[in-house]
Amino acid sequence: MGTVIDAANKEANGSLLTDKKVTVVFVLGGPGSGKGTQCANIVQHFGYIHLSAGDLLRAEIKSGSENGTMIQNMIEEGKIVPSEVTIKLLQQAMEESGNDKFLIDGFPRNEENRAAFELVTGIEPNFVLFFDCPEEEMERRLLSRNQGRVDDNIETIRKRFKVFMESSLPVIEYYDSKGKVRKIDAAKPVEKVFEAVKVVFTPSGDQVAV
Ligand SMILES: Nc1ncnc2c1ncn2[C@@H]1O[C@H](COP(=O)(O)OP(=O)(O)O)[C@@H](O)[C@H]1O
Ligand SMILES: Nc1ccn([C@@H]2O[C@H](COP(=O)(O)OP(=O)(O)O)[C@@H](O)[C@H]2O)c(=O)n1
Ligand SMILES: [Mg+2]
Repeated sequence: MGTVIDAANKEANGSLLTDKKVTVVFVLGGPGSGKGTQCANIVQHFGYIHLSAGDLLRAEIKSGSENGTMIQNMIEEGKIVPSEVTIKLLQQAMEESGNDKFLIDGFPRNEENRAAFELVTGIEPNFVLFFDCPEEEMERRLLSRNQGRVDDNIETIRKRFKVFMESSLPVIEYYDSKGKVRKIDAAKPVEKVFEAVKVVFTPSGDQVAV
C-alpha cells in the first residue's frame, strides 16, 4: 500500500481512532488453541468487544461481497488474506460498535498484518494475549470442533499449523521483544485457562489471594 493512501485512510478513519483513546488487546495462538472460547469469557467479565478476524472474513464471504471468492479460496488453503481486506473489516466493526475496548482475535497473523494495521490505524496493542498449546492438542480440538468449517479438515489443519509457525510466531516474538506478551498455558481445561486469563486482565492491586 502506498503511503499517500495510508495517510488518507488514517485521516478518514480518524474519528474513532485518533479522537478517542482505544484499548486494544490482540489475542493470538495457533488454530484451536482456544482464542474464541476465552474471548467469550473475557467479554462477559471485562466489558470488551470481541472481534474475530476469521469470523469477520467468513461473514464477508456470506454477504456475497466481491472479495468473497478470493477470501473463501484463501481460507480453504489456510492462507492469510491480504491485510487491506481484513483491516477494513476490523475498522468497520470497531467504528460500528461504539465501544472503545477491543479484543482482536486472530489478528495480526503475519508481519504484513501487523505493520499495515499500525500504519493505517495508528493503534498499538496495550498487550498481546498468547495462548500456547501443543499441536497434538490443537489438532484434536479442531477435528472435533464441529462448526462445519471448510478449513477444519486434517489437510488444511496441517497447512494452518505451518503458516502459524512460519508467519504468526514471528509476530508474537516481535511483541515479546517489546515486553507486551502475556503467555497463557492453553493446554489446560477451559476453566483453568480462564483463571490464568483473569489474572492478566485484573489490575494487580485488585488481585485477591485464594
Ligand atoms: N481449554 C480447552 N480444552 C479443551 N477444549 C477446548 C479448550 N478451549 C477450547 N476448546 C474447544 O476447542 C475447539 C477450538 O476452540 P476455539 O475457541 O474455537 O479456538 P481458536 O479460536 O483458537 O481456533 C472448540 O471446539 C472449543 O470448544
Ligand atoms: N488475520 C487473519 C485471520 C484469519 N484469516 C483467515 O481465516 C482463517 C481462519 O481464521 P480463524 O482465526 O477463524 O481460525 P482459528 O485460529 O480460530 O481456528 C485463517 O486460517 C485464514 O485463512 C486471515 O486470512 N487473516
Ligand atoms: Mg477462532
